[in-house]
Amino acid sequence: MTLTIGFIGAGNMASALVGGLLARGHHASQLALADSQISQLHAFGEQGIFTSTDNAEVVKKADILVLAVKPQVMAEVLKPLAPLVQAKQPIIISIAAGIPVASISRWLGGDLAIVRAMPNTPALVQSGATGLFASPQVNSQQRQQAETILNAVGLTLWVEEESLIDSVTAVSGSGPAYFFYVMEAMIHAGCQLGLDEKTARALTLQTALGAAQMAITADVSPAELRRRVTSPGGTTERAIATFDAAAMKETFQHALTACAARGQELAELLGKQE
Ligand SMILES: NC(=O)C1=CN([C@@H]2O[C@H](COP(=O)(O)OP(=O)(O)OC[C@H]3O[C@@H](n4cnc5c(N)ncnc54)[C@H](O)[C@@H]3O)[C@@H](O)[C@H]2O)C=CC1
Ligand SMILES: O=C(O)[C@@H]1CCC=N1
Repeated sequence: MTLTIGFIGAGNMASALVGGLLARGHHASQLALADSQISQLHAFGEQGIFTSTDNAEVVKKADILVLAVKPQVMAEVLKPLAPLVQAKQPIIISIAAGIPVASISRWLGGDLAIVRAMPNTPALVQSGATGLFASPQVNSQQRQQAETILNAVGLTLWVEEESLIDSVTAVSGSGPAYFFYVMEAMIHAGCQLGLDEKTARALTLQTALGAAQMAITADVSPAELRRRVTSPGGTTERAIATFDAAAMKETFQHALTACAARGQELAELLGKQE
């Protein structure tokens, strides 16, 4: 039996997941999306997917329910859906940053199989990385079903402690933004060194792609790959010394710690709502 996957929230991440599922051969008739903004639903409707501005209509259809709204609206979205969810007992997959399993469970009336997933935007190009955590109610078949959905858009890894989802958020959930930030900085620096914008951008992006492909396929660490670029007394050494003098590694440590802490803060701010 093919299960129907319903999405509450049809924004960036839901679009990425739906795109991946369709590309993997999942049939449009087994998908359903709800969003409060009708404009978010048009493109899905045109592909033959069931859509509704009424979240309850999607809950009624879903064997697996993906929660893809912003953390700030999660409580108000879930509480009215509790009776329907209790009747239907779908597997719940929440992709929201910060919101704990215990809060989702409480808002939905308790005792449900809940998976927390932290994907990232490269899911849009099926190169995502997702960390997953399962509540004790999730059985091995449900675990597999949740994993299959996220596998449609890239790599999946399980963590066995819920607090580690904040660490996953710090590394890979928010991680694409750090790499884009480095790209922005390198393009800007290339332009300052006299390259035109188009050339600086093309060189930067191809270098990022090449470095990522090397790091993924190499049998040595990124640190060793870096050493192999860094000729003693050469040019790279000067750049790395400049990064070290600016305490770049410590800055990354601080940045990722702040990111993970924000996940905990969101849990405390939003997760306690009755
Ligand atoms: N954007 C990212 O890089 C990542 C986001 N996430 C998480 O994914 C979730 C969704 O994020 P995005 O897709 O980026 O946000 P988004 O803003 O693109 O999508 C959220 C959607 O929810 C809809 N919505 C708002 N109120 C609603 C309601 N009451 N009922 C139904 N739909 C409603 C909005 O109209 C919007 O289309 C968030 O909880 C975020 O923490 C997780 C990993 C990465
Ligand atoms: O910035 C955010 O809150 C979301 C979660 C991970 C990436 N974007």
